[in-house]
Amino acid sequence: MKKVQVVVIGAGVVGMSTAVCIVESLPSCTVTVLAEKFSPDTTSDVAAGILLPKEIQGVPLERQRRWFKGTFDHLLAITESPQTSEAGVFMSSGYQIFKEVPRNTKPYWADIVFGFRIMTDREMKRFPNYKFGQAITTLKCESLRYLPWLEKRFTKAGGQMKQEKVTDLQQLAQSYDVIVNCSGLGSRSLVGDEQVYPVRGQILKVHAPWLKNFIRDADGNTYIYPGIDYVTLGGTQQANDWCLEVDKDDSKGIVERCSKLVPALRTAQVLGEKVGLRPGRSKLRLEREWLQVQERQVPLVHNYGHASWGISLSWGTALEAMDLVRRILHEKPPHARL
Ligand SMILES: Cc1cc2nc3c(=O)[nH]c(=O)nc-3n(C[C@H](O)[C@H](O)[C@H](O)COP(=O)(O)OP(=O)(O)OC[C@H]3O[C@@H](n4cnc5c(N)ncnc54)[C@H](O)[C@@H]3O)c2cc1C
Ligand SMILES: O=C([O-])CC(=O)C(=O)O
Repeated sequence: MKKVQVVVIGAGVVGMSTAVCIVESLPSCTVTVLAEKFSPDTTSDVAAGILLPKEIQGVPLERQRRWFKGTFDHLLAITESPQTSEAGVFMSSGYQIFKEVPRNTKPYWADIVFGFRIMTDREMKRFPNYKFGQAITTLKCESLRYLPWLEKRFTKAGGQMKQEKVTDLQQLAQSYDVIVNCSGLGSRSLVGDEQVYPVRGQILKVHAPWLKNFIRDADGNTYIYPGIDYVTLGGTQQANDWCLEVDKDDSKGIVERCSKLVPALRTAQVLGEKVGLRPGRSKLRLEREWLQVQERQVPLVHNYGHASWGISLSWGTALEAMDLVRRILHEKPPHARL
């Protein structure tokens, strides 16, 4: 039987996760990933990779829980397998600290991570400028290892990858039956979605192998994440800033803020500086529509706009996107090119 030709646009963590879910779960499909950039050149490669999402307003909590739990469980299974080192996924414990007591002290993901608890007064004494804190054991997924690992898993399952910038979906629809859009910030021009905007983030990689626990200021502007080869220090959240150059003042500010939390970081050797543009959107877009291409209705599934939580929600949203494709296949045989 003729296979259904599916194309996934984008090879960041969202595109590669979605492509793997489709190729492994829907044997009637042939899957191609088309992307302008692959690892190590995507935004996903810049991410610290901590699994610590924030509530997205306007999206039902049950759906957000599914996205996060789907990702957590998938990555947790990797840590329990021999693949953990190659995939760059491991457990990470630390603190999220707040300058003011938040309205909701127990986030929706509190029972999905391990050992969530409110920090004790004694622990809080280490952070005199903060009023409240959460102790958390979660996962960290380093894209510089994880994306090549996903690419390998994808091609092993029969998937194909091609480097190409897509500019015209109508033209793409001539060659494919189903289009899955995981182009992140690229969706702004690709599908004309002006709700997607860049949120610039800069980080430093430093040598501090003695540091084992993460610390995150809940405002998202200061974080310290120990990793496999380096410690990530961040960050910045500059909305509508398209600049991919490293800004020396941003780096200075990051070191300043992080060394207020851990003074020894002031003299830590800097191994690198990176900038990424997060695909900001008030709500991430995960839905399908039909593209009218002459006489045909071509199914188009969108999975983009993950903002600061693309790693945290990657597998859960990929599973839902795969399910949308599955349903499309049941409703209409796309190879009939209706
Ligand atoms: C400094 C920083 C730290 C972060 N830390 C974390 C963290 O700790 N935890 C977390 O969960 N998240 C974190 N994030 C957020 C995370 O990086 C993003 O949410 C995630 O990378 C989005 O993934 P994506 O696949 O949608 O986009 P991207 O990684 O940007 O991938 C988009 C893909 O689409 C392709 N593309 C775009 N347009 C086109 C086109 N027209 N044609 C062909 N291909 C196209 C691109 O080339 C690329 O392959 C961080 C982000 C930054 C910047
Ligand atoms: O906020 C964090 O802890 C890391 C992150 O997701 C980002 O910088 O986007």
